[in-house]
Amino acid sequence: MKAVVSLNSGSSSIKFALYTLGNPDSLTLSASGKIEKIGIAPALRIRSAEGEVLIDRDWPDGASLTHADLLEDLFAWATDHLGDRQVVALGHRVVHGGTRFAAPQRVDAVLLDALEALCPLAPLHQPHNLTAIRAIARINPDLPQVACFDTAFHHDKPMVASRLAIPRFLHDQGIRRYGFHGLSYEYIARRLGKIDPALARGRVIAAHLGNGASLCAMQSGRSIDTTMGFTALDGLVMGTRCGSIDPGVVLHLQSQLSMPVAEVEDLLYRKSGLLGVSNISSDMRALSEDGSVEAEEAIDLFCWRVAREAGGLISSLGGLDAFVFTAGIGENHADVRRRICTRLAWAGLEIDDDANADNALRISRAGESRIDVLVIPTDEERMIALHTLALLVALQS
Ligand SMILES: Nc1ncnc2c1ncn2[C@@H]1O[C@H](COP(=O)(O)OP(=O)(O)O)[C@@H](O)[C@H]1O
Ligand SMILES: CC(=O)OP(=O)(O)O
Ligand SMILES: [Mg+2]
Repeated sequence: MKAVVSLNSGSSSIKFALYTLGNPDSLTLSASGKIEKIGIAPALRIRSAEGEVLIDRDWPDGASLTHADLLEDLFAWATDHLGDRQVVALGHRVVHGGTRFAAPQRVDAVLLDALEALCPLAPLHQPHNLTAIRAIARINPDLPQVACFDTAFHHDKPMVASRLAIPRFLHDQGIRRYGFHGLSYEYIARRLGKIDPALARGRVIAAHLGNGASLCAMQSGRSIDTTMGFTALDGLVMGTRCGSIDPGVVLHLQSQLSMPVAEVEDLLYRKSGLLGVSNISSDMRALSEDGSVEAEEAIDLFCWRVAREAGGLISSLGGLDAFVFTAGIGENHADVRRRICTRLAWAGLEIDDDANADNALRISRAGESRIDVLVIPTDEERMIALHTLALLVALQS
């Protein structure tokens, strides 16, 4: 039996999924898992498609274990677990595809060099994405690997949503608004198309609220605007990222506070957002449980900024038909969803408190809310596997 593996390498985690290939080219989940807390005390958990825990392992003293070390362990497990399954391809989420890569690509040395050049534009993600590709190539050099880009879904959005108001020659050099979380939004667009085809053809805002967070305005399932821009630092308040900020602040940090560039990068990418405002944690659940004034201020700012940016996207769409919550916070945090919807009541969002508390698929008040509000769990891994398989089939035919 043939199998495809998806890898989604983040700054402190690696998510993965193993799918078996059926006929004609259908993908059935066999196992999925996550290595968390890389760099602190890594923990690996793998579950079967039925939810049975297959591996639950942690390394309390494993702060020095790298992504590559842990991938070797993961591969060793996979080799034992595969039985008669043969992995025919491995797909990766690669956060930045730049101007050139608007579709998944088979990995080779030339592609790796081009993607390496984009590392400064996604310092929390791109280096780890490429580390994973190289680690797998070392373990199994003959296995086809496919890079699936977070930027690709936004590639064809209108020029007005892509241009920054800076001199034209910089746009021509690639300094423009790209947008990210594209694999997640593509999955949501497909799911919504199955759940409610008429709604999917309309004007939809999808809110990917996780450790990284962004909004995407979709018209007929295509991205027409999004809150992230040149980098995944733009837009909403995130776990440790500041989101949109007056560029004058960056100039001030450098010129008046004499902060070196590396320190500014560290401040804006790793020490800001929920963590910076609360001075407690980057984790929304931890902030909700904390109850301090600082934690409350961070949560309030997060929700205010989601609502404020959503207002802008409603303008880009010329109205709104549906609002979809997804990712760690969007799928699970009823109070954050309630706060955001309350702030967007002017736009016609009214939610049912019981449905919201249950993380139900449809949380808007039936017959009363002008806008449908849904909670749809995202699945970037499945999207990666679908792209990987499609590219493989295309290359073979
Ligand atoms: N059950 C839950 N209830 C509330 N918040 C949650 C829950 N599960 C995860 N979260 C929040 O989701 C965020 C992580 O989102 P996730 O999409 O997993 O991030 P990543 O970008 O690392 O994949 C954290 O802020 C976490 O607190
Ligand atoms: C692009 C991005 O922010 O990704 P993540 O949510 O995985 O941090
Ligand atoms: Mg994420």
